[in-house]
Amino acid sequence: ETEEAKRALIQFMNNISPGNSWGWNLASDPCNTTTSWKGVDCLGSQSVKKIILDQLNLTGVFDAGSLCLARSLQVISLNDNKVTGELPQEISKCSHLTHLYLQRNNFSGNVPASLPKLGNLKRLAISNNAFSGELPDFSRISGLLTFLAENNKLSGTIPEFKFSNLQDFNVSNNNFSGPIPTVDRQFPTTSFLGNPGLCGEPLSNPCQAPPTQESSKKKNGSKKQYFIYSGYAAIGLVIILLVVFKAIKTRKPKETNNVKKSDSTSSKPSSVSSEFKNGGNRSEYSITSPDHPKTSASLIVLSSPVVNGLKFEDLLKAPAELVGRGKNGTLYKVTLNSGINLAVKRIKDWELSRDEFKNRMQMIDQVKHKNVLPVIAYYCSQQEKLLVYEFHHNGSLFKLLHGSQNGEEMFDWGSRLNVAAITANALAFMHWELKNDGIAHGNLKSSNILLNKDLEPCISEYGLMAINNFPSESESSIESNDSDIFKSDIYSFGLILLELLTGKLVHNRGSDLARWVHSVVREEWTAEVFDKALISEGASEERMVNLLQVALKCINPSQDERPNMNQVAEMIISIQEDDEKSLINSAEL
Ligand SMILES: Nc1ncnc2c1ncn2[C@@H]1O[C@H](COP(=O)(O)OP(=O)(O)OP(=O)(O)O)[C@@H](O)[C@H]1O
Repeated sequence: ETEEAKRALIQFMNNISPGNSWGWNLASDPCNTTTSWKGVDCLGSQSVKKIILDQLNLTGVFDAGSLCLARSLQVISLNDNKVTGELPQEISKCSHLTHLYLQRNNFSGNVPASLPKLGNLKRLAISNNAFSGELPDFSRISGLLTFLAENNKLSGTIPEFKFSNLQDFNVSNNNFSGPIPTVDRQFPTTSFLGNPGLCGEPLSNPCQAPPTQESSKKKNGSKKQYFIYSGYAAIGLVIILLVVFKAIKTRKPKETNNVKKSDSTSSKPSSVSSEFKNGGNRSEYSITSPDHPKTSASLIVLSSPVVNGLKFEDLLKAPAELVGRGKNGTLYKVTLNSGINLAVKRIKDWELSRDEFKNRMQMIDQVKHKNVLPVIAYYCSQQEKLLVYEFHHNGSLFKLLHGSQNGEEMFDWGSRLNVAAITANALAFMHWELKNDGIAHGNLKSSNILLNKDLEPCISEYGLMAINNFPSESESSIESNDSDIFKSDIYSFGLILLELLTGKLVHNRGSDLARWVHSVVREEWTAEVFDKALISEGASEERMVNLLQVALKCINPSQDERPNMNQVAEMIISIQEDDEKSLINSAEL
């Protein structure tokens, strides 16, 4: 960081935490990885990106003027402190801010009118404070996903928001009044309760409009109109169905020559295994069920520089090669005309409605990390769910660890540690971003970590497992109810660390490997667990033991005892730093 920004940040800390600077000082740099600036993260860059100072008993005031001199700041979280005073207008100078969490503090005064200038804001949470007065108009922040302001003293009407994008919204227990805005997206009653002056849906007290002659006529006639309109709608629907059906029929003779037994003629998802048929190197697929013309759906292409304007027909025409059949579906390598290879995953038995699936895909698409493979496109009909990714040619972590027994690829300790650190960091980012949406990876394993030629990992298939499809952990897991899907990811990540350290395969959701490692460690033969290749390479036993300890924390049978992904990433990065330091020292000797 620049000296000016450092000074300003220290000033911010002095104001918010009188008497304790939490290691923020001019003598060190907040972006130096060995630094002790509490809660500061530069995400590998030279400027401060994140400041997380939750639960530190901070009692001072929020000096936004100083804070926002750290121009790159994206995330600030001060949840669960005792910060007092107002949130200053200068907050709008933090122009890169995407997340602002101030929940459970003693803030008071107005929510600054300048706040909606933060056009990049995605999550704003100010609940459980004493904010008062009217809220400004937030509709210009089109990307706002979260607005939580419950348990304050806010008043006036609920202002404009871009409601169609909001995922979480709560203004309960304030003094809002007037009608609840009509929103495209429904929020539960609990988002509005506790505001005696509010009225309208979804609350049970309707807004009192002065009854006009017309409206009372309307009331009487509404039942009649309902039947008339539904009659029109039914006739319209029949006409549309007939037209679509005719169109399909005229196309059908050509198709039936090619497709011997199309999946879509059956309504049972289990019988659709030949959807991408590899007959003559040509994939065949039918998107419309003749029985249910309404169920036709289209391929939704998300923003992707890889396949601009990809169409479903392009996928149909392209040669497809079966790559693997997993528990949750089948993966095909599809080669487009342009020569680009795509990975198309057909998901099996995912009991999620089309809308739920679409929502989930959109939420995941909002969050990008360079080490997480984005979904390029998806397709969802009643029978089918397909996901399209870029094809990675360099295989997976699974292949690298267990693929070539004669050790053609040298997967040394430094590379393994690097894979662990990058994967942990990427997963911590995803967990952080998708925590409120409750979307964890759900199926983390070494075959879902793809590698590029520099052995940089890329997590694939994030969030593709529905919650009710989630596999139960090892039998030793002590919680069966109320299982936290994020903590299940931590368990899976722990298994990946064990795989990296031992070079052994994970069977049976890892319970065998976990049991074996525990028994060896108990007998104090810890060195026996490590991959022979690592021992003969001369990797530091101390740091391998440290990484093993992180793995054991992750696979703790009690979910509550497991660290969160951020803590895991921090532990691994500190092991990596020790490793690098010792490399530098040995090079100097
Ligand atoms: N985008 C991709 N590019 C290249 N290979 C991939 C890609 N995605 C997955 N793979 C590889 O394809 C194979 C099959 O993947 P798939 O995800 O279907 O199976 P799985 O991970 O074993 O099972 P599951 O159904 O539980 O996810 C794996 O070896 C995986 O590493």
